Amino acid sequence: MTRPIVWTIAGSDSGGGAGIQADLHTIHALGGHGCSVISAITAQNSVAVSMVEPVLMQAFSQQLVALASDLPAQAIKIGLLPGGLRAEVLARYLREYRRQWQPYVVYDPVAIASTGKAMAQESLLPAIKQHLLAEVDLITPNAIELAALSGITPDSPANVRRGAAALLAMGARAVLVKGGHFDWAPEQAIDFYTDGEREIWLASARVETTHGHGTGCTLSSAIATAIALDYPIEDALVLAKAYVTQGLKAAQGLGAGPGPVAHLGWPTDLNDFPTVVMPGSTLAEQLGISGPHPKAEFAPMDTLKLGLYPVVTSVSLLEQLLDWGVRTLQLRIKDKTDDQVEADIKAAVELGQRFNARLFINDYWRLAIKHGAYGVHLGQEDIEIADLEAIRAAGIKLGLSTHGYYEMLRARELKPSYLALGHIFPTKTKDMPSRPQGLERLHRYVALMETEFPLVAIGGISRDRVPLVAETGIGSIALVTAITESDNPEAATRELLALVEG
Ligand SMILES: Cc1ncc(COP(=O)(O)OP(=O)(O)O)c(N)n1
Ligand SMILES: Cc1ncsc1CCOP(=O)(O)O
Ligand SMILES: [Mg+2]
Repeated sequence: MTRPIVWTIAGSDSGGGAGIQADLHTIHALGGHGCSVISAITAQNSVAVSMVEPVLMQAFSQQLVALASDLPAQAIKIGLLPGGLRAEVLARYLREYRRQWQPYVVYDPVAIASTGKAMAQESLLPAIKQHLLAEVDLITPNAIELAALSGITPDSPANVRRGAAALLAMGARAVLVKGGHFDWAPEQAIDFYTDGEREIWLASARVETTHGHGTGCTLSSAIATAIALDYPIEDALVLAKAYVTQGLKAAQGLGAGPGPVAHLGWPTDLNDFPTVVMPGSTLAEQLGISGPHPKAEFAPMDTLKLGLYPVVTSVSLLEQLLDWGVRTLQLRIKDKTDDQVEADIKAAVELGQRFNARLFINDYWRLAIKHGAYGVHLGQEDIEIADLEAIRAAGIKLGLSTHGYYEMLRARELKPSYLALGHIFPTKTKDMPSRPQGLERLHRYVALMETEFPLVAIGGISRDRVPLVAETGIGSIALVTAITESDNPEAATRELLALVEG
């Protein structure tokens, strides 16, 4: 894949830890090509900012014009703008770009340096509200910036929500409030995202270091780069937070003051990824997040490698598959009433028991409980509506569908029996709302989670793709048409069994 283009429109940090310099390190480390539009030159080191000099308006505009004509960006990160005039001019350019090539725009509203020095003129604040907010997709204020913009001090979770809502009311499309500085959560770095429809709270244990120069710049340019790489926003948020956490853990002092966040490449350690706050934890209670939740972990699987995993619509095919040696399978009947499917589910459960197989029932969790099924497979939307505690209390195993980093981390909090990752390739079997993940992402997911849960890859996995998928190290491959549309389902199944489990 060629590197997607990401612009950073920000100030130069002569100390190399923040601003344009941090942004370009981040964009490159995560696989983007960084282009820069310098808004101001700062003279600073690790101890103090001694000067902020806006670049000439013409130089500012000409950088934008030069890039737009040849290197249009998939995503744009905006950092320090030294005053209102440049914010207004930039808003005009962005309006044009949004018409022409729709870049995703992240704005980190830098106004005060971590040393306490004001970085921008007073004219910036009204220009942000009047002109810039309408042109950005995501604004990422810290506590101080949120208070300055919204007039609400985020001194409690409720006020974090209120401050973010105030920015949405001013025209922001989405807000990420960064909790590096929340007094009410001293042990955690908590971020809050909302687009007005959904709320996401992400928590990481605070890294004990004085070397955190450039964290805000790094976070926002990591989000922009992940978006440019075609990750959805919720995945971009968790990836960016993991990138910053890994960088904080490795940060070193270089001058006499706080050193820069380290830039180490794609995050691969699960310990660096944030927790998605879900109902049931102490933190969730503190944040005012409530709702039903499983009281403990689901029954674990007997192995991390579930092998070949056919997903079928008929009990007769289930029986044949069991005869041919398959031991992990699923009955997936769609769009019928409980009455219409009950007999099939009962028969499938009995067959699974007779063959001592791992037989999962898709969707119909009430009937699965009623008939003592081995396992249930549920999708993301079911997490909100199914009685997960009833499934767990019945001792039934739970498999959950996921479609990327965020959903994997969210599902992890529910401690299911396995995680399915999909869809890997385009599939005709089901209309998918998300895009295919591809093998590179699958590799990354497996490396991240393979010791935590059994993992299952699904979606568009034809016979010929099985060896490529197996090479990622995934322990199970689920498929439909590779068997059901084969001329000889028995031969296909036996060959697939040998390829996946042999
Ligand atoms: C093994 C496996 N993985 C994913 C799915 C998809 O489940 P879900 O998201 O609930 O979608 P439907 O199958 O209900 O359309 C699955 N069934 N099995
Ligand atoms: C049920 C389901 N969930 C995600 S992809 C998919 C269908 C997989 O079918 P196929 O193996 O024919 O692509
Ligand atoms: Mg389902």
